[in-house]
Amino acid sequence: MLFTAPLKSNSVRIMLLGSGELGKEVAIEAQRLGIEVIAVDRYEGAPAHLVAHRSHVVNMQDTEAVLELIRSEMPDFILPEIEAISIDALFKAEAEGFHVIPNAEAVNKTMNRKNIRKFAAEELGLKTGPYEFVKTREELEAAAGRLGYPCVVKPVMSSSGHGQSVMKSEADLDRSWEMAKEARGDASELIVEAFIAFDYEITMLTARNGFETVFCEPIGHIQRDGDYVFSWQPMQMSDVAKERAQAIAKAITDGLGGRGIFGVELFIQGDEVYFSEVSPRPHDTGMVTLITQSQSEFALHLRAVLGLPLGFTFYGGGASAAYKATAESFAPVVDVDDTLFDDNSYVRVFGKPESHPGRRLAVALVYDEPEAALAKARTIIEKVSDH
Ligand SMILES: Nc1ncnc2c1ncn2[C@@H]1O[C@H](COP(=O)(O)OP(=O)(O)OP(=O)(O)O)[C@@H](O)[C@H]1O
Ligand SMILES: NCC(=O)N[C@@H]1O[C@H](COP(=O)([O-])[O-])[C@@H](O)[C@H]1O
Ligand SMILES: [Mg+2]
Repeated sequence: MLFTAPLKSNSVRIMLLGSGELGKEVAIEAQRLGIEVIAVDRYEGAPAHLVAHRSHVVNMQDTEAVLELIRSEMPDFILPEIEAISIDALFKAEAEGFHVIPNAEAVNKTMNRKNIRKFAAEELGLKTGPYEFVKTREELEAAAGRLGYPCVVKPVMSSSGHGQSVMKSEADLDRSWEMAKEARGDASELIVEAFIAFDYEITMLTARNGFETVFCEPIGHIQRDGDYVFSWQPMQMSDVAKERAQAIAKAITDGLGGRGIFGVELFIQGDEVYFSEVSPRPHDTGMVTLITQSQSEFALHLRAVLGLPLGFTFYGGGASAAYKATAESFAPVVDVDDTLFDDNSYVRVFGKPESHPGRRLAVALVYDEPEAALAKARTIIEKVSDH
């Protein structure tokens, strides 16, 4: 379905598989277009559940349960929002004629580090750092010996840094092995990557709707323990590095195909650009676009899904800072000091029904030149609290 004719909003139904903070913003954009939203996640009261027409709780790894839900709701578009979804359910749904965004094979490739790394580096010939895959503690030690220290260890399926660690020397082997094995996701195999001492890293948000591809201004970000804490836009890059970054983003998104927005993660060293990984959906570092663009990454995702034009205005610099829980709670309260409300900044609280230390609960957004915006976003986050 490609909308070359007027969009009949009320007759479109989307199903979000995963209903976190990113899905919540997609749901709100869909609501604005009059689209029916079905939000699905593994727990009740997930952020997108709060703003959907209907919500469901299901074990997302249970093929039959996910398929049954798809068949009963009959969505026009299925939008995976997390990585840990039964891929068999998506393949089967696609075979039955359902439209998976961007497509089931792209989801399959990107949910698994082995698939996407092999596709990017070995099939498309994109530049990445050296890497190996291991299944045992002995193979890990041997691979690290060949790649050299420091190196980075990650389960083949994980996100937000879960199970990820940097090994500085052989002394870290046991700790990294245990950390990877204990993570949620699929740790039956691990990727070991040479540590890239990048100057900075970016997300190149890339949207494709079937007849055009657009890039957002590069988003610089800082990660702690493999999880995003700050992002800003635009990241200043040399013309050469920016062109290379866009070329890689175009190649990987064309390679994956389908419609939607993608978060292409890249490491930059001088003018060299290394492909790291890609999300076939909005990216957490891209929350900054809520304040910097006329069409945020969430609005662009939806437009791309619907086959609508992808034009947007970049208003100018901005930054985001993630607020992470400090407490364990079954009804977390996020306190946002009233002095934090001003002309060019705000805090968005996701409404997660449970917190544990380190879980992302809110984001601060600031519109200003990137450096000033980042400094302010940091200050805001320091003044937010939870209990
Ligand atoms: N080979 C590497 N060299 C240097 N830093 C790395 C390397 N791999 C990962 N990192 C750092 O760890 C961060 C998280 O890594 P990665 O994106 O692979 O994990 P993730 O769990 O998939 O994260 P997310 O789901 O949030 O995107 C990167 O953004 C980067 O800061
Ligand atoms: N890096 C991926 C990412 O940011 N994903 C976002 O976090 C949610 C899970 O949060 P939770 O772990 O707090 O449930 C996901 O549903 C998605 O919105
Ligand atoms: Mg990442």
